[in-house]
Amino acid sequence: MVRISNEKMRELLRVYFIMGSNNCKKDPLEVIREALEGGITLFQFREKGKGALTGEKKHVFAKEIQSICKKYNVPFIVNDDVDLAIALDADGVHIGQEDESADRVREKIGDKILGVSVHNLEEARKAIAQGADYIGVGPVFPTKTKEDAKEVQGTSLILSLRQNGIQIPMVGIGGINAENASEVVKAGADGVSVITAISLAESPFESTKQLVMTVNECL
Ligand SMILES: Cc1ncsc1CCOP(=O)(O)O
Ligand SMILES: C=C1C=NC(C)=NC1=N
Ligand SMILES: [Mg+2]
Repeated sequence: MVRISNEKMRELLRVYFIMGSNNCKKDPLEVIREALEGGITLFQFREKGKGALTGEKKHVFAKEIQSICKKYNVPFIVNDDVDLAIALDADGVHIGQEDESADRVREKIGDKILGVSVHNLEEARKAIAQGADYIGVGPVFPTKTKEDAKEVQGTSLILSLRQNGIQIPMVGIGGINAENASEVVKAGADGVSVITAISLAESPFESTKQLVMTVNECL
């Protein structure tokens, strides 16, 4: 296996759905099926916060989602839990600044996809130096989903990272929906990552389709 190319990574980041069992009201597997039908390009299993599954239940749930993603040929990324990602032979891992360092994680996961959350130019440079394949930048807009989210930055950080020569594949995150997604892409992101815009939508299928159309119109 080799490391994913920048071009392929940018394609995967177009509409990046992130979800855990506690982010939705409907049956999580039904929500994920609708999101896949609607055309999400990448999925991240992020089981954390109030009421999140743990241990064997979390492992079994992740495995179920991974097999559904496989049917749609959508790569399956695990947030935070590197051991789970390796145990499931997931397609990659996403880590934040407070998780294990990116270079340690890169050693453990070989050529799998590695995403890193960054909040400034220094963190972006470090993530690149330590072998990240993409960076997650945000929160772009206010969000209720992550209680300890850093301050809202709008699209200014995306703009300034690009202006400072940061070329790595980049996805915006935080309060993104079909109404504001084009702003994020026009600022220089390769795509958008969302939780509630899909997970709590009346129709996750319709909401995903809207996002896909909006993002594709900007590229
Ligand atoms: C995980 C994460 N990191 C920054 S904001 C956020 C939550 C995004 O959730 P939503 O798309 O519901 O605002
Ligand atoms: C915090 C995060 C930032 N960015 C992405 C893509 N995923 C996350 N879990
Ligand atoms: Mg984390």
